[in-house]
Amino acid sequence: MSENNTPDQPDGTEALQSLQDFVLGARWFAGKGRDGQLAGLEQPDWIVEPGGQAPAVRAEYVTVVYPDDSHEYYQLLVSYRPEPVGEFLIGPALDPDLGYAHDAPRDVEAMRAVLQSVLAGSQVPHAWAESLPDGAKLRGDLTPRVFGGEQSNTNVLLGDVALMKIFRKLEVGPNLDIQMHDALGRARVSSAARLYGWVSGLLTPFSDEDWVDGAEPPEAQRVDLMMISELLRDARDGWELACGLAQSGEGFAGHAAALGSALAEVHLALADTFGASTLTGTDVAATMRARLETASAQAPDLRDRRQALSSVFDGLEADALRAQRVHGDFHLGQTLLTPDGWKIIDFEGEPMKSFAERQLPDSPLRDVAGLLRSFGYVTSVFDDPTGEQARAWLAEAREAFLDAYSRDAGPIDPAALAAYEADKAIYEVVYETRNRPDWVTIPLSALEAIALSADTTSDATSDAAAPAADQEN
Ligand SMILES: Nc1ncnc2c1ncn2[C@@H]1O[C@H](COP(=O)(O)OP(=O)(O)O)[C@@H](O)[C@H]1O
Ligand SMILES: O=P(O)(O)O[C@H]1O[C@H](CO)[C@@H](O[C@H]2O[C@H](CO)[C@@H](O)[C@H](O)[C@H]2O)[C@H](O)[C@H]1O
Repeated sequence: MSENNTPDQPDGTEALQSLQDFVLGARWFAGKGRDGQLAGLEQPDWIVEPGGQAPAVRAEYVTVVYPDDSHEYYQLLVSYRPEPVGEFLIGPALDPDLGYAHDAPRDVEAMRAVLQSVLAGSQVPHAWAESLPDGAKLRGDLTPRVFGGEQSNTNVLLGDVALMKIFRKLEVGPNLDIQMHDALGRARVSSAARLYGWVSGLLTPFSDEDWVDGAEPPEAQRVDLMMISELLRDARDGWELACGLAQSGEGFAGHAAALGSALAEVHLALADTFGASTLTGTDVAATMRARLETASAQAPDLRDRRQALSSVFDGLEADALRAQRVHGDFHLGQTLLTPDGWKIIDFEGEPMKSFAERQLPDSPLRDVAGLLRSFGYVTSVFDDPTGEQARAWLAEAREAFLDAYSRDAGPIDPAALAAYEADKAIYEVVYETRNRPDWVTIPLSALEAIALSADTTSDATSDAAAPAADQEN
């Protein structure tokens, strides 16, 4: 711990140990397997002051450092209660007067008090709610309920009105999910949820040496802590829906076409708001080859295919590519089918990319390829994923999606698309190796097919432009 954060009471070690165990073991902790250690804790002002009826709450920032000297910040939203509540207990508070620290998102009373404080605005020192719309249905008496599904942050449902996303891994600077939702809302894009507002705080950047030397700490920086958006009611997860349809032998072409139009709408609005530029094909190919090299070091299965895959990137070299802000990690799990049509969520980009990389303009083909890869993953649910049925399902979905997208957003260069599909599958091999080793055969078999057809591909919608169907995991 940095010096100023060392607790001055005898039981501080236990409190810090329980904090560390909580962070390193959390579903949202992104540094699994990297030997991270808690190295700093900043406890800013209260969101809900102690001494009231509701538990006191504050957003606390934890710094985790890794053996390679890199570090990450995580947000704990902590509620304090005099007695431990087993279900959401973190451990004893650093300050014994505060009793016990709890994971506030799961503490209904605490979250209601947080909501009221955020709505009141002025009650939140070093944090402020912005753009909460007049007349929004947000009310302080809504019942908060933590969302249990798969997620990298922590989402809390506010009645059946709104969703509060509590960002866990904090980045200095504007949060991309907030920024993109804000832009899409202003552009009146129908395929994204409305943003109601957000809360930001001030974080003092971690610097072990400065703190230990007693020097002035670095200047505090703004970090985005939470965002509140429209709750999309009766929404069905795109991944589950597509897998369910495939399992019962039903096609996905109609949905794929609607997703193509939704993505085109989002891309056009993002280009309008943030502008467009061009990338040199040679530079993009070089970046993809570098990613292939790094990935091959981490996932040995890729090594034998390196040369063939590298040649897929040749397809980029002749031309310049149009670049703009994109979703960055678009797959079926980032889509929800609602009674008002398809909605696209979670605009934070690939979790394994740095914040700086995720902000960079990229080709819209990044997202087009992302969804095509997702269709490929779906074919793993077929009994014979490389067989006729899977091939037909995939070809139909791909064609419908690409037709609808290019009708609204313009033509697609098949060679460039094939390169983006290969790049995405390479990313997936690393992602699956780290997170779900049993699934790694899905992107690996796709890469095998891409490598095999590298020299013959010319039609983006043909079976040859991508794997016929991805192999079952
Ligand atoms: N606006 C929304 N309305 C309803 N459900 C949503 C909304 N946004 C996200 N979800 C649900 O919450 C889950 C997690 O959302 P996501 O934005 O991916 O969060 P995270 O960044 O925590 O992974 C999604 O898979 C979806 O089921
Ligand atoms: O949703 P996240 O931003 O956490 O995205 C990561 O996890 C995804 C898996 O949940 C992963 O997606 C891969 O698996 C999906 C099926 O589960 C599939 O539809 C996607 O095409 C495939 O890439 C995503 O890559 C990763 O960044």
